[in-house]
Amino acid sequence: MSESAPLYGKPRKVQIIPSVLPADFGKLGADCKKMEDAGCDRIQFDVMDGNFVPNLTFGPDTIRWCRQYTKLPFETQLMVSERCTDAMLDTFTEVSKGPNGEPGVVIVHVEACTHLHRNLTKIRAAGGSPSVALNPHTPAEMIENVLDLVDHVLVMTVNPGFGGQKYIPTMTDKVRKIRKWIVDRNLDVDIEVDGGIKATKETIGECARAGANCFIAGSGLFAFDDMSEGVKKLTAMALEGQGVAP
Ligand SMILES: O=C(CO)[C@@H](O)[C@H](O)COP(=O)(O)O
Repeated sequence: MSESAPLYGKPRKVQIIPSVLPADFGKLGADCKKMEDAGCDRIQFDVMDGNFVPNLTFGPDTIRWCRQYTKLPFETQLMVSERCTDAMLDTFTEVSKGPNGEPGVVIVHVEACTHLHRNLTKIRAAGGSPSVALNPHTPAEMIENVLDLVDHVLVMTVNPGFGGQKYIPTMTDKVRKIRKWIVDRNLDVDIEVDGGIKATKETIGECARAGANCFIAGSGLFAFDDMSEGVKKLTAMALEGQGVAP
């Protein structure tokens, strides 16, 4: 396999973000504290409604209750129908805020937003940090015209709904394409990847080389008995992918 192209533009800060999917939902608060102690950068709450994806997780109150257990920033990924996205955007923006009201990351799916531009503007106006996610089949071009409205783009590297799936390697080129747009337009936007991210060259390494700098890991992080070890390994592989000496 030919070596992939090196990172385009300057490397952005590597961030390791655990997904709560593999956590023990019976003691989610304690697990949030564990993620903080392990040195994670923020926590991703995977909100699923059994409609947009074939799984059902939790609503805004679960996120609200977790706030008292950790000072880490929150990131809420809305894998929910368009109706739920529109009806609950302000609520999820509120519960995703930091301990002192700092903006939390709120991720809407382009596939669930007829009025994507309006929803992203609404998140910012409500004090959130807007982000947009694309499912694997969705072309990058679907979000090209809102890059100036977001702080992050989330490229799903599995089909959303479940943890423990295999990374889809064709997503690496989608990351590379979005990264070129961001650099060429001099935008301050992170690229996140989510799904099948492990401490391997083939997943986090290739994604970092293509331009991702925020890595959502569920099973790939919870597999470590010592989560801080997992954070270190994932970070080291990402820096290697960026071509940055650890
Ligand atoms: O968001 C989803 C699926 O919807 C998952 O990708 C989890 O967020 C991460 O799971 P792993 O693939 O890391 O186990």
